Amino acid sequence: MLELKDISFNVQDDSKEKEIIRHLDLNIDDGKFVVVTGPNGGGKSTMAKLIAGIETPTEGRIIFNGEDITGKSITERANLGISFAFQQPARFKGITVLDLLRIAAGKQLTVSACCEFLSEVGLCARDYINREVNASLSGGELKRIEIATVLARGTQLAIFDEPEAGIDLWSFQNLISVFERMRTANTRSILIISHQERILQIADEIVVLANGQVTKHGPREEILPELLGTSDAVGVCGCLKRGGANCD
Ligand SMILES: Nc1ncnc2c1ncn2[C@@H]1O[C@H](COP(=O)(O)OP(=O)(O)OP(=O)(O)O)[C@@H](O)[C@H]1O
Repeated sequence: MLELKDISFNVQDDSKEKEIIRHLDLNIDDGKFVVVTGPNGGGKSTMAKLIAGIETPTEGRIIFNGEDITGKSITERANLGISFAFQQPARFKGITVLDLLRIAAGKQLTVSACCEFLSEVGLCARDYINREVNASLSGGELKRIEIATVLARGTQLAIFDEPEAGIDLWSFQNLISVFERMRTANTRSILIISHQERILQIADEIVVLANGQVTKHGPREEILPELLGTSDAVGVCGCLKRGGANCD
């Protein structure tokens, strides 16, 4: 399905070259639910943006279903079946939620089909369907609407960057159910960037990214116990809760 081959990504920072992704190799197989985690600043969002075509690698190749997509634009990749839900979704003044779902689906979805996608992400459809995707929506509402657009698009590879960010505790359970259903349907590959143990618990595979490199990749059963024994996934709070003396 997706192969990242020897990917590097450098930026100019204060007139110095900064390496964000360093010779990264990663394979995502068909129908897999893969969760990418790791410390803040490790390069997870950058890797997701490289896959979606928002950034272009300095070195390396990206292969999707056997085709080299390294030079392809965001739109070309979207047309090939890659969708991306941002950590901080954009607002679209003048466009209603109904319009946005139809644009995402690429067809004239019925109102009831749109309502189903909104219900799936825990929104009461009749309250939202005609609302504008503008600043009046809260961050959490916007996030759930964006996840609904990815569901409506129905792509082969769906990438979600920290879908839990800004989502309240009540809706979080609902979000887990959405992902569990997507996983069971097994119709697409899903790549989720997350720090949440509850999301890691439903992964087929876990990838740990630190310092721009894959430091661990394997089945959940193998990787999660290793992570829970370190501060990689639970962060400083978890480390302190366990009475760790060297948490930084
Ligand atoms: N265009 C850029 N210019 C300079 N530095 C950048 C740029 N893009 C990313 N970085 C830096 O690269 C590193 C990786 O960023 P990235 O957002 O990919 O990390 P992340 O693993 O997603 O972090 P988090 O878990 O905090 O979301 C960070 O130190 C970030 O500040």
